[in-house]
Amino acid sequence: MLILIDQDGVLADFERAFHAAWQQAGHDFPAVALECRTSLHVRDDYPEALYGAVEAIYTAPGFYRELPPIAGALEGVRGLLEAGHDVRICTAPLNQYRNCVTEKFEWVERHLGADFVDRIILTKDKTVVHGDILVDDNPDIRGSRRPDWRQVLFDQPYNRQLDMPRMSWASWRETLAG
Ligand SMILES: O=c1ccn([C@@H]2O[C@H](COP(=O)(O)O)[C@@H](O)[C@H]2O)c(=O)[nH]1
Ligand SMILES: [Mg+2]
Repeated sequence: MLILIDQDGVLADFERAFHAAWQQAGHDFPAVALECRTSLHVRDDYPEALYGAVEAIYTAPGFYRELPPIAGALEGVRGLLEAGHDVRICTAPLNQYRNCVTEKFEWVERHLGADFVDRIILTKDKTVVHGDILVDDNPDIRGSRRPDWRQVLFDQPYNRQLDMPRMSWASWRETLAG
């Protein structure tokens, strides 16, 4: 199978890094606990007056480069390749792309190796990308086409209210390799 894997929230731990950076910045408004997050976009869980401060964290140089891998993600990706699947990273850049784009590539090179950079598909419209499965934490992927992949939702606190086929890296074999 051709398996498309989202980067942030599936491979790279955007949530944990944002939480740590927000605490480090010493804002009066406390960091929203990871288990209490309700929305894909972190800014939606903070007061509107703090949008700028939220965005300043994830647009800062080094934020994307230094994201920690999600537990089990790197082993899971290698396992999918070993099982004979064609794995591509299918990721959307921020519109404030200046640090994000380069650093997404750096992240892949650092954690999955230089050869894996060939497997990056950077797009704002995942519906135009061909694949059998898309693993993504976003439960509402929009685009210009009817996609030919089926989505498996990557389990995150902010998408738990939805009844959709889902996986975590602890259960990828049962969900994807069968
Ligand atoms: O709160 C957020 C904001 C962004 N991301 C990740 O950034 C890029 C771009 O997202 P857009 O929705 O196209 O602005 C994408 O990789 C998101 O996963 C995020 O994870 N959380
Ligand atoms: Mg994501």
